[in-house]
Amino acid sequence: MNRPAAAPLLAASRTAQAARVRVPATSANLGPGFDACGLALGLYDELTVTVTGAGLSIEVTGEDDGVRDETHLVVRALRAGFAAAGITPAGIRLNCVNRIPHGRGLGSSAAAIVGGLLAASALGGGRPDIPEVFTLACRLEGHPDNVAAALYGGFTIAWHDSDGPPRVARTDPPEDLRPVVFVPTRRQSTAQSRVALPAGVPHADAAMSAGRAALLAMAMSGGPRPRSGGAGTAAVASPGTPGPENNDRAAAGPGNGRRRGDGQNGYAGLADDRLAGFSAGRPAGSQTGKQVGNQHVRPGAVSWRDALLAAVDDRLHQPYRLPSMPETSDLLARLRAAGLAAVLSGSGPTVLALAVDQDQAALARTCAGSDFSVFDLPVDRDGARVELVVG
Ligand SMILES: Nc1ncnc2c1ncn2[C@@H]1O[C@H](COP(=O)(O)OP(=O)(O)OP(=O)(O)O)[C@@H](O)[C@H]1O
Ligand SMILES: N[C@@H](CCO)C(=O)O
Repeated sequence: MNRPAAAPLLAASRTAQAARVRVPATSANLGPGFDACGLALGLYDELTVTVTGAGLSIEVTGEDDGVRDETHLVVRALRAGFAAAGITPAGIRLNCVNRIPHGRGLGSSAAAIVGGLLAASALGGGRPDIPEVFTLACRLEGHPDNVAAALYGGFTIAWHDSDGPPRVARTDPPEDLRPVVFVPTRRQSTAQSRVALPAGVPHADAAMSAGRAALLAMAMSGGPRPRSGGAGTAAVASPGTPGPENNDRAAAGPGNGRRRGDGQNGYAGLADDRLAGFSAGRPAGSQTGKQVGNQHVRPGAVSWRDALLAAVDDRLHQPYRLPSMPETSDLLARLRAAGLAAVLSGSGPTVLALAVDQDQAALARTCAGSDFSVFDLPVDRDGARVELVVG
């Protein structure tokens, strides 16, 4: 991206000296929602970006690829964000606490990009322009699924309207959902994993996957629901708003209780008078969603729990990718045989099991074998957060 010719210099002596960002891990696709669906998970990378007098310094704790120059992904995102804000910092000190494993299918690159852009946007002055961050992040990442979930939290579906900016619909998955991730030691980059995909798929496979993707969206919204519990509606975030315009808080029934994530990860301590906090996924004063219809669960009909197992089956990407990941493929087979909705997480090789309660999560863990590290990760419902540290 070209920097404006007369970009004002952001000096180290500005009142706002640093931005702190926390971004969740994400699992993309969830089976048939290829390049569209994403789920935010409670594992976080944290960045602190400080404007200095000159130069670039990078400190990394945790997952580290050893890059210490302008090619560092967070720095690339920062530069793009500063350019969009029309400013040039005199110098940058970047401190990264990386908890999301790299090249495993848990959205590390999306987290790095969203983190860098949010920090730049906050340091540029004022409230971060979230739709603009989303648009830039999609451009840098190349696809919108991880980025949408990282920015907005919860379960997201992202898309492009022909030439328009990317858009996102988000909802809160059922409270009982218990994601379990199985992370192998070996890496596989998204670029490598996309090479295995065919240019086209048979119409029957596309039709099957479209149906399952629709079922996935319904299941992750907690539907179908009995009339007494009300119906949920997905919220659509439009460009020009800092987050979803509507939220699915209409239903008071099971699975729709709310909690705020603040404080759950030790981050609440940052919220003192010297910090201004923004959360992309949870705009203040959000409106109640409009009901779009109720559905009775009659004998023979499926609940969201039953629907999930069928919903995660797809013929768009997993069948093409799994042959190059035999351990992952075997684990998926074991989990599915045990009745779990298990998928390749993003482009792999991590496996995500969407357990529908604690018992299923415990069952999932018994399937792991010795090739994987297993983590119970709650759904992140808040998305990325940025705090501006004032002098
Ligand atoms: N925090 C970070 N700091 C610097 N570079 C990062 C960071 N996170 C990711 N990267 C870069 O992104 C690469 C991984 O991106 P890739 O898209 O291949 O996998 P992923 O994002 O972990 O998985 P997926 O996109 O399938 O969910 C790393 O090898 C590294 O180059
Ligand atoms: N939708 C992407 C997610 C990984 O970044 C893919 O499957 O390639």
